[in-house]
Amino acid sequence: MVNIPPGITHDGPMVEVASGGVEHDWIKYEKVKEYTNAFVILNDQKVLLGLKKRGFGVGLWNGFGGKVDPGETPAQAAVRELEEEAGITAPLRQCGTLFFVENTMDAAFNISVFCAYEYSGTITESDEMRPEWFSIPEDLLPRTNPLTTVDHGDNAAALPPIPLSKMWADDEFWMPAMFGRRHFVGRADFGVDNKMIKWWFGAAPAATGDSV
Ligand SMILES: COc1nc(N)nc2c1ncn2[C@H]1C[C@H](O)[C@@H](COP(=O)(O)OP(=O)(O)OP(=O)(O)O)O1
Repeated sequence: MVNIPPGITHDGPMVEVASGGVEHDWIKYEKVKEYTNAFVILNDQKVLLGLKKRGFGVGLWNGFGGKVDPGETPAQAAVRELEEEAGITAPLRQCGTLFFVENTMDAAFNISVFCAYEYSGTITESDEMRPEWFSIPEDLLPRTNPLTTVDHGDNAAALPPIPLSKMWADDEFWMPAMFGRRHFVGRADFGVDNKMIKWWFGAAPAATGDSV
């Protein structure tokens, strides 16, 4: 029986991939604000991240995204934010949903996460984000994924690995599902100093033979 936290909805089968902070209750929230976060992943070997240069999450590496504007769908907002922040367009598809509650904020973040496996345009630094490619370490990939062993000639191995120590603490829990192309959902509650105090992440079951 999967004990899915309040704030999360999903369709289809889901297995728990990580949870913690059982001694705390889920934080109550008044409102929910809609956000997006988009990742471009090439050959299942490298991912484009941006260093946040200002505002919420400054100094952390993340996907590209922000608030969903009035009248926009999350998919439209994801395309707009990727273009504004990294200068590129991509055929984004929703690959997960994350729900975050901070004890200092009145509204929870509902983040529609989008992925694309190709892009067009020239990657360009913006006022908000400095884009850079990172290699996806093997321990964040399913071992049986045939693409992970193929050399596509783009030298992903020479790139720095994803800088998890300079990213939001939740990322390490749901990123393996994203890189394994499994739909994921999750919630994390944050206390002081952006520390996670309670969390739960789930993903669609791995294909038979996958290791994560
Ligand atoms: C709390 O944990 C989080 N983890 C991760 N991985 N990502 C998060 C977390 N909290 C927020 N985010 C994402 C969601 C968005 O993609 C950005 C925040 O968006 P921002 O505040 O920059 O929104 P904008 O509309 O771009 O802001 P401006 O009004 O400054 O343009 O972080």
